Amino acid sequence: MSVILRTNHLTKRYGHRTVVDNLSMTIHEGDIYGFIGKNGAGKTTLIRMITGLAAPSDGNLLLFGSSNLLEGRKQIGTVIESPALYPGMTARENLITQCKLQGVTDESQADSILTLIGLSDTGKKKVKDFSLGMRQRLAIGLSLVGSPKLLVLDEPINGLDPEGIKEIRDLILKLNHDRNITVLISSHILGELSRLATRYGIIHRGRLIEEFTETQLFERCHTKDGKAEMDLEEYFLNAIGGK
Ligand SMILES: Nc1ncnc2c1ncn2[C@@H]1O[C@H](COP(=O)(O)OP(=O)(O)OP(=O)(O)O)[C@@H](O)[C@H]1O
Repeated sequence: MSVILRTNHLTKRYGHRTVVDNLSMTIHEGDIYGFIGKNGAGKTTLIRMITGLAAPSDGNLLLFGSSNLLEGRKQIGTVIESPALYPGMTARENLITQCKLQGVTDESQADSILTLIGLSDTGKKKVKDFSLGMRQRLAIGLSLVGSPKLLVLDEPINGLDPEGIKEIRDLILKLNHDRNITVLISSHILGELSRLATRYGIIHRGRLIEEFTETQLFERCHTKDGKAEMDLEEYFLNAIGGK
């Protein structure tokens, strides 16, 4: 299985403060990598370094096995914090604008993405009248322009109601299963994350303290006869020492 992302001793300091500390992580093709940490643990800072929004103070990263990050980042779709949507435009107009911005001349891509994200029936409705869940699906849709191989989602389900969360979950699973898109997702909502992720990384005070697969998580959280003893939330709290 090929390696999509590898960080080597990646470090970010702001002044004297180290907010990402010597962090080495690996994401393989096909993973849905759940990135877990408390507020301020360094998740967004790591994601910003991966996507080129922040420069590392030390260490480096490889994308798709290469140190040519300019090329690699063309194959990454990103949704970080509040997505930048044009509120006065329809979903389709937003997608067409994104195609133009990225130099994608085949506008049929906009229509196929619209169908994929379940917004093809929104017609003339403007984004300002969308629910939060619809906006979030559109934000993911915009990140799909250019057919990325890696999707980086920072807290994509924050503030969504259960229906909105389910729609995002179904979309992520569809993108991963049907389009073979690898996903890095950070979320505080661990119950939800555990329904999606195939691998996990726990970051605490800027350090990656554990990486494990869903199978390992299952084994660690269940007795030999399959009885559940812990969920991801409890596992996470134990891993960071309940702090
Ligand atoms: N530009 C900056 N200048 C100084 N400190 C920063 C900057 N960006 C982030 N930090 C600090 O780095 C630490 C890690 O922040 P980061 O946003 O990466 O955490 P996080 O794990 O994403 O948290 P949250 O879940 O709250 O978003 C925080 O203490 C934050 O205050």
